[in-house]
Amino acid sequence: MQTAYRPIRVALLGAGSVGSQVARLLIENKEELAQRVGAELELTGIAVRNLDSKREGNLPSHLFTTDAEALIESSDLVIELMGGIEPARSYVRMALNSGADVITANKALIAAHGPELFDLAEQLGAQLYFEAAVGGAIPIIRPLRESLAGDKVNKVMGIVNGTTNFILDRMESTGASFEDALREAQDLGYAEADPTADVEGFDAASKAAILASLAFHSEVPVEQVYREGITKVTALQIETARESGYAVKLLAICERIPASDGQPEGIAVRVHPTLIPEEHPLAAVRGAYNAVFVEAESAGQLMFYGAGAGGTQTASAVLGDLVGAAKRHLAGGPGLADSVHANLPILPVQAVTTRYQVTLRVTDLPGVLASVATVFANHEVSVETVDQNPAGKDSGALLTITTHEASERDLDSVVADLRSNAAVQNVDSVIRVEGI
Ligand SMILES: NC(=O)C1=CN([C@@H]2O[C@H](COP(=O)(O)OP(=O)(O)OC[C@H]3O[C@@H](n4cnc5c(N)ncnc54)[C@H](O)[C@@H]3O)[C@@H](O)[C@H]2O)C=CC1
Ligand SMILES: N[C@@H](CC=O)C(=O)O
Ligand code: NA
Repeated sequence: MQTAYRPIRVALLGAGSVGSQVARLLIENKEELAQRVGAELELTGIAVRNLDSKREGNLPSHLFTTDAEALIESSDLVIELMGGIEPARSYVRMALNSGADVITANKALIAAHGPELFDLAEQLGAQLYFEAAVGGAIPIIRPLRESLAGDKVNKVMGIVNGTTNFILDRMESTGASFEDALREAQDLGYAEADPTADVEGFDAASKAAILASLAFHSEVPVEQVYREGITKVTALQIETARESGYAVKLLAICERIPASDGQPEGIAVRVHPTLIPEEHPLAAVRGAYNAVFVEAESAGQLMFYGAGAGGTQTASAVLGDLVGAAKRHLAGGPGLADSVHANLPILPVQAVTTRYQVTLRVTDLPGVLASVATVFANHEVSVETVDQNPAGKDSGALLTITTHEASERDLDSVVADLRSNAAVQNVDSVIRVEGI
């Protein structure tokens, strides 16, 4: 296709699950993309660690190089899909310094070094795009940054890690073991290079930090995100949850906490396994799908749903950013600046109020139920339901207690007292409940 502009030189860093699909789509859809942008997008090279590695697809071998720096220096736009902090951070800085706009899917990098990279981009009049960093293919970054820029967001809650959702879903629906389900997620290209990032909740915490920062116009250091992964979730917990009408999901919850008791308004950001009622839309999010709920003052409730992981799906978000960056490259303009003016304090998880399900083994004797109920009452935690079952092959009874809303602080005190109560053999599980 003949266009008025010279081709825009695009460098790709990384050719794994996402990078290989971005390269394929850039090559296969070259004509159509040129029509949309108004100039050809020329994939000038793909930086990889090892030229001899086996790769997906049939990408032309002449594109591969191990010299990422030379590739960056000779490009107009740079797509970073290597993952990890270094050398990704140095390469992104190098690209911005060389005048290129950068597109990345790297949530770990944006969550840990976003402020530094956005500042650098702003000083240089460059742009850093990261739609693929949260929710894979789902448009969520742009809606928060642009569509909701005139509204006041109060809560963002969702499933933002495909691998863990896939594992929990497989464990629940097919009875697969944690290890087998994880292996399957890795084979499908959903998991991070080190899957600890997924299963211990680090990936979701990075995404939560990014979402909270955009939603509340505040800097949210990822270290201040409360985080629990899914490695301690047992098959028994999943079964108990299902029997009481819940699904177990790893949720990221970012919320505005109103000022109270002399404490100023702040935000709390947390990632942890959560019980969701079966009829709640989040309970129906299966496999590697993600969904994000946004509650805004004027817009009300919004829900964003789609493929949260996968090479081709994530490549869609990368290419969307690429087309935007290429248009800006041709037309110029300031682009979007990072907005952290509200600077709300990040509150500890103890400031959060939610509901809980506590499962404990107790001695099956008269008065035990009353004694357990007294522990909850002593800390003003109101009990909603109590379910009692025989404790299987062990002696005693299994109590499943669901509370009304209580503060994290009070619930901690309840659990400490339960642990020292003579009638309580063990507190098997404490899990938060949302979505009621
Ligand atoms: N896989 C997915 O579903 C999604 C991934 N992402 C993000 O996209 C990025 C890429 O993810 P994947 O493609 O899954 O990872 P991957 O591990 O499949 O691919 C990364 C590629 O980068 C290459 N690489 C790493 N260090 C390099 C270096 N120093 N020089 C040159 N090449 C290097 C690796 O050899 C590998 O081929 C990550 O930041 C990830 O968090 C985001 C959304 C979804
Ligand atoms: N490993 C991540 C990939 C997408 O961000 C996930 O499983 O969600
Ligand atoms: Na996205």
